[in-house]
Amino acid sequence: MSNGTNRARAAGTGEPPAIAITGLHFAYGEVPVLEDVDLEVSPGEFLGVVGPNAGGKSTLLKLILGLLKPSAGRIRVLGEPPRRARKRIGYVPQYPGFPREFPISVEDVVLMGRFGLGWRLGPWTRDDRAAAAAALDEVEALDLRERQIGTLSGGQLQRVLLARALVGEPRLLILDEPTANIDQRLEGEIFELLAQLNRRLTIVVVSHDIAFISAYVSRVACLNRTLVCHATDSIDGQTIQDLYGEHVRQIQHDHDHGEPLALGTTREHGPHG
Ligand SMILES: Nc1ncnc2c1ncn2[C@@H]1O[C@H](COP(=O)(O)OP(=O)(O)OP(=O)(O)O)[C@@H](O)[C@H]1O
Repeated sequence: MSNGTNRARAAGTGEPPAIAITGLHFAYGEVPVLEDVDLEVSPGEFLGVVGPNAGGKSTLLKLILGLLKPSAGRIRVLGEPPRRARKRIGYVPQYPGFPREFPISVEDVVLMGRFGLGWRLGPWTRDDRAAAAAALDEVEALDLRERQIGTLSGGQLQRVLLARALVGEPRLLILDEPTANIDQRLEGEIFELLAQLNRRLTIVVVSHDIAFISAYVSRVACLNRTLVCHATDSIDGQTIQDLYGEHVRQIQHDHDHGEPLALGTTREHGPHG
């Protein structure tokens, strides 16, 4: 089902927006990071957030997750204040928050995602383990279930972190640079997976690679302290130049995804640049 169809279906049900942000300002102490940000994400949408280093992307995600509080403005997630919506959000952080050498299995890491469902006591139940297996299966990583986390490749680890985000049965999936440390072929595989998940989930993904994500997402939000949204087919060289400045060389990317957009930034992470 296309994003457009997803949105049309949601519009008919009277569902609240997945994310509704108005007049958002945020500063770390005296340093302003976000100014006057407005954003509405419809249920079923697949939104890409791009922008230069330090543009405020991770900060915006933390505000949506309720980990930070706005200096001004309003955020609603799935119709509720962010902290109350958190159980229904799956989050894949930019850097995994545990040491890779820690001796735990893939299944244990995925099961951590069940903590988000509420307070619990005692060992994992059969339902928990079945949910972990289903999440690993969905990201095509069930065969890794008993592996130690430290033995995984970067691409395998990303799939496992995605499974951890899915095991809590979220309605909204938020990913912060899920493919920053993996090569372009694996990046394509992860985004194909996200496109499949988008059939049932709203997705917001932060990326540096505007050309790459434009082949997958339905809309691109460009964030550099303030935020401007673009339909993917309206992004051109000027848009990219405006966002990233002069350090950008435009390159042609070919995707098998059937969509024509093809301008890329090259100042960012390695495999593409
Ligand atoms: N905890 C913090 N305390 C103070 N300043 C912070 C903190 N976290 C981030 N910043 C600053 O806020 C600004 C925005 O950071 P943020 O991580 O949101 O940007 P980003 O767009 O995600 O960057 P990148 O693309 O490099 O990951 C940066 O100048 C950063 O140094």
